[in-house]
Amino acid sequence: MIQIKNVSQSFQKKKVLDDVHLSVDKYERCALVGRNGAGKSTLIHTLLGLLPLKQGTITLDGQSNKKQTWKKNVSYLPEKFHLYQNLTGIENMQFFASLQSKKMNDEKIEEKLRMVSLWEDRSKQISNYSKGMLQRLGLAVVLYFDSEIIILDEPTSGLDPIGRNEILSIIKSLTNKTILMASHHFEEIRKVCTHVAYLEDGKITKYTTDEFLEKYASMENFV
Ligand SMILES: Nc1ncnc2c1ncn2[C@@H]1O[C@H](COP(=O)(O)OP(=O)(O)OP(=O)(O)O)[C@@H](O)[C@H]1O
Repeated sequence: MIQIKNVSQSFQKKKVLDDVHLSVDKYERCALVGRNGAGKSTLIHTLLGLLPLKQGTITLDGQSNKKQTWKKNVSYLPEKFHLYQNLTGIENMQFFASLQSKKMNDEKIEEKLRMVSLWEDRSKQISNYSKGMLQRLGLAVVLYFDSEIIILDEPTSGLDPIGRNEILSIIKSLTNKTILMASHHFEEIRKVCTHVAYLEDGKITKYTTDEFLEKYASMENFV
């Protein structure tokens, strides 16, 4: 589903990604793990075409990320994203749905809001939402697009344990999606990820979650 081959990326003279290889197969939920500054966001931005790809190849669902057509197969939730504070939850969903198509799908909006447990709160202005609710609304917007590949950048960042568990349960339920998710938390990797891509010194090593936790069990978190 996601194939990254020989990808390097530098800023000025600093090499952040050094001949990186990673493949994430269909329906895997792969954590992208590494210390602060290891290059997780750089890899995600390169994958999404937000940074120019100077060396290597990236294919998403068989299509080069240089082509425009791959975009419909991929949804991305950045660590920090913008929603409209003066609108309600459902109005935000309707706004983003209208960007995809003029004819929005009201049933799908309801389905996704129910999926993230925000249907009852859909008519509240989101300036009154908690951080966890905002994060779930962001996830609902991403899910509305129905892409096969979902890329999440630290989706539980700044949430309390309850908020984190709510997000993790939703991600875990996405068994028909291929997910790459930057994470700093062993607990969330254990709970939801099938595999781990460990980024260190510009290189990636891929493990199954069990292999990874066994190897790095003595470390608490990558913070
Ligand atoms: N636009 C840029 N210009 C110059 N240097 C950059 C740029 N973006 C990232 N870097 C550098 O590249 C390195 C990797 O940064 P990146 O944000 O990808 O790491 P990260 O693993 O996502 O970190 P974190 O866990 O803190 O989010 C860092 O040393 C960072 O300072």
